[in-house]
Amino acid sequence: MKIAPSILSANFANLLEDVKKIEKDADLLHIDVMDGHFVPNITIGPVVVKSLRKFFSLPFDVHLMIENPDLYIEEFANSGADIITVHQEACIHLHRTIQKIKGYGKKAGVSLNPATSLETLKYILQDVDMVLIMTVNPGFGGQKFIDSMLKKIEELNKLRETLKLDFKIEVDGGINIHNVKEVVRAGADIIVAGSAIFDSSNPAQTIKEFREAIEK
Ligand SMILES: O=C(CO)[C@@H](O)[C@H](O)COP(=O)(O)O
Ligand SMILES: [Fe+2]
Repeated sequence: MKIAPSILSANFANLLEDVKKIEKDADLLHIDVMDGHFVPNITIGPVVVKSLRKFFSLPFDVHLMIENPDLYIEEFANSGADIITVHQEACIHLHRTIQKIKGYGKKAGVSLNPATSLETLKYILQDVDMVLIMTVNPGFGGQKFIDSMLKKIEELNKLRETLKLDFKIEVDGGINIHNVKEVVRAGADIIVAGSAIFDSSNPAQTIKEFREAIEK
């Protein structure tokens, strides 16, 4: 089980210091890229990813919440991303987009908004390294976990077993030390947490508490 703090809830004016706080305890760094079109918010682009890459060696998990992701995959790949995840809802030629990410030697993920069915991934599951289940509507940190998504995670986990596939299941949105155990029990391998970690007084300690809550 891996923990990926989301820098969306970090202080963007103090990003370097905020990431240093979690560097040793995090497994991945989750970077939310938003374009103001696919989601009603604008965050960061490849320039920031490249700048962070100079200071940190932990894997960068780049979550693209943008329209036309194909246009930017090369730039994000060259900026130091390790995993690039696109939204199913943003890709007209999803298979081609996934192959493009892999073509740069990166791990390829696909994400689903809460209202999008697992059925939409039926013909792509064998090609992806990761499926990212959104448990809030993407765009903002600090939203409430949508409980009905637990069933979706369970179903995806079962599907993975049935099909004998080995993609990872990442879950993102509204996760905290109180609900993380349920999310892991449902089948999550990677937990994204933004506000629960960066809004806490001691982000590194909060990651440890996440791990304790899961093991309990
Ligand atoms: O992709 C997103 C939001 O669209 C996430 O990665 C958020 O950054 C998670 O924040 P919390 O819900 O954990 O505060
Ligand atoms: Fe995210």
